[in-house]
Amino acid sequence: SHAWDYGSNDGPEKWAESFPIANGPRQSPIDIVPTQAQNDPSLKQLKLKYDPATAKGILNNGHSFQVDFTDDDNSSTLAGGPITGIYRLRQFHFHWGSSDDKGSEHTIAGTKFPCELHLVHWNTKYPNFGEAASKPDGLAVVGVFLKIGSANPRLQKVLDALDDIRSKGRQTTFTNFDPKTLLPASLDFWTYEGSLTTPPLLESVTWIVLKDPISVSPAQMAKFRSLLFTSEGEAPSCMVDNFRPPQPLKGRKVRASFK
Ligand SMILES: CN[C@H]1CN(c2cccc(OC)c2)S(=O)(=O)c2sc(S(N)(=O)=O)cc21
Ligand SMILES: [Zn+2]
Repeated sequence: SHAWDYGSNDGPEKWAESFPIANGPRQSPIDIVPTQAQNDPSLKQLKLKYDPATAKGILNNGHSFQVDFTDDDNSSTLAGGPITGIYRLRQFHFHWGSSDDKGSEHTIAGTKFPCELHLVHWNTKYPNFGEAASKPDGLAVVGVFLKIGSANPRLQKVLDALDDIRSKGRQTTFTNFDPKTLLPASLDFWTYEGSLTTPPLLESVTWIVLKDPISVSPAQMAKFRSLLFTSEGEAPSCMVDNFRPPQPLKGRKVRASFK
C-alpha cells in the first residue's frame, strides 16, 4: 500500500511518486494573501448545524487524530457559504508543529500558526462519503487557525481524551461533543477550490478557511505533541509537524466573504 508520512524519506516532497496528483492544478494547502482575495457579496452566510449526539469516537490514525461522527442522517451539516446543497460532518482533526512557530497548513501572507483544525464534510448529493471524496464538489472542509494565547476550555475535552489514544491505531469512544464550540465568534471566511492535504490528495475539496483564530495555550499544544505517529511496540516517534506546506495557486482565485 502507499505508505506515506511527514518525515524526510516519505514526506510531502516524495508524495508525488505514489500520488502524482500531488502536482495537480488544485492542490492544498495554499498561502492566503488577504490583499489579493476578492470580496464576493454573492457568498452566503455559513450555516453549521451540529448535533453533539453524532460524535462517536476519537482515533489516532498515525497521521493525526480525528473525532468521527455518525453521518447516516442530516443531524450534523454544513450549508451556505460557497457551497450549494447540504454537506454532512464526517470528522474533524488537526495539524500542528513541533514548536509554536509552525504547524498550520494554510498560511496567511506567509504567517504560520501553531495548529490548524479541519472539519470535514461530504456532499449529500452523493450516496456516501467514499463516493463524494472523488468528486470535484464532493467535500467541504472548514479550516480554523489556532493561535497561542490563553488556554481554550473548549479544547479541553478533546485534549483529555488523547491519553487514551497515544499510539497509532488506538481509539476510544467520544460522545456528546458539539464541534461548533471550537469555532471563533466570527464566521468570516476565505474560500477556494482545492484538495485533501494528505494522500490520496484528491482534488475534491471546497476549502472554507475562517479568518479569525481560536486560542490555544502552550500547555495545550504540549498535549497535541504528546501523541505518537507510531504503534505500540515500535520505536516511539512524536506526532509533530504533520502539516503539508503551501502549494502553487496555479491561477486559482481566493474569494473573501467579508470586506
Ligand atoms: C488521512 N487524511 C485524509 C483521510 N480522508 C480520506 C478522504 C478521502 C479518501 C480517503 O481514502 C480513500 C481518505 S479524510 O476525508 O478523512 C481527510 S480530510 C483531509 S484534510 N487535511 O485535507 O482536511 C485529509 C483526509
Ligand atoms: Zn487536515
